[in-house]
Amino acid sequence: MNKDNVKLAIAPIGWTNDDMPELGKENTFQQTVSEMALAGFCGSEVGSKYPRDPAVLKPMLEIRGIQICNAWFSTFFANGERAKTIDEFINHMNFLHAMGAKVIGCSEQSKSIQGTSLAVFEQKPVFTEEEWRLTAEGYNELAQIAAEKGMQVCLHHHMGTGIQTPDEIDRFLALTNDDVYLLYDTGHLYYSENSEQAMLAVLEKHLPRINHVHLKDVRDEVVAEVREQRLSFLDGVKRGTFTVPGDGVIDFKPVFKLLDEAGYHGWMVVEAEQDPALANPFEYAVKARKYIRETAGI
Ligand SMILES: O=C1C[C@@H](O)[C@H](O)[C@@H](O)C1=O
Ligand SMILES: [Co+2]
Repeated sequence: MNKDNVKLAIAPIGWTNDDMPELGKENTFQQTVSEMALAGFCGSEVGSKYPRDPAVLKPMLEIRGIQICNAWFSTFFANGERAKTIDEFINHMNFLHAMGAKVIGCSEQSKSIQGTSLAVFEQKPVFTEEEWRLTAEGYNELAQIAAEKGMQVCLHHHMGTGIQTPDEIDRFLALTNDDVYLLYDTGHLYYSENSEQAMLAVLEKHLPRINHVHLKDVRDEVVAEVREQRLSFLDGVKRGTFTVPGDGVIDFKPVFKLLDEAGYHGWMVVEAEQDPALANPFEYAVKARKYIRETAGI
């Protein structure tokens, strides 16, 4: 890949899992960002242990050569919570802007079951026509607000949400304006469809609308258990659904090739939530960095 176009980050979720903060509660903010830098990454998303004051956070990252590229934001448009979502979005955007980030990765969390004990495959929400309309209108508005700051909004398709499958991604992108982007997460698409082909087809189809990438690998045998035993998303994570690129079932070479050929400019973020007691986050960060150097040439 062209290293002038692409920067590599890693998400703190491998050190402390904000969806289940008991996983990795012993790992401090300073250890996390120091290990990211030591493993060879120059960017990070924002975790719950990060100081929220840019004046405090910036120097602590700069000294380690780490930039903030994004932070998760939950939207609730389909539930009708437009005003509250927009209010909170503006605070979140201002923080990211002060940190120098260019994208804001959002997830439509109305009716989401990702944080519940419900079976992730059987009980995911399906949006009604009205819920789709509210969601699309909301994201069009977020994109306009972000543009005033020179920033872009992207939607993180996610297991257990109303925007999970390739059809749902197609529908979201068809209903929204071209300045609403997609956060492409390899792990969530592979998991949803149990297919590398389907995962790649979404990438190929929507390349011009993709402005942020999460590199997440999957352990097939754990996904099979989740399916057969009707497990929740979080139970799957605890059993090891996800791992770093190069350690699971996904071949990332075609992912890198498609992005490179399309002239993708932006961040690729290694994101592999697993139990840090079982998968040492520093060791796995080093493993991911080595795999990317060998397969993407960056
Ligand atoms: O981008 C992400 C953020 C996490 O909180 C989420 O649950 C994870 O799976 C993910 O892809
Ligand atoms: Co992700």
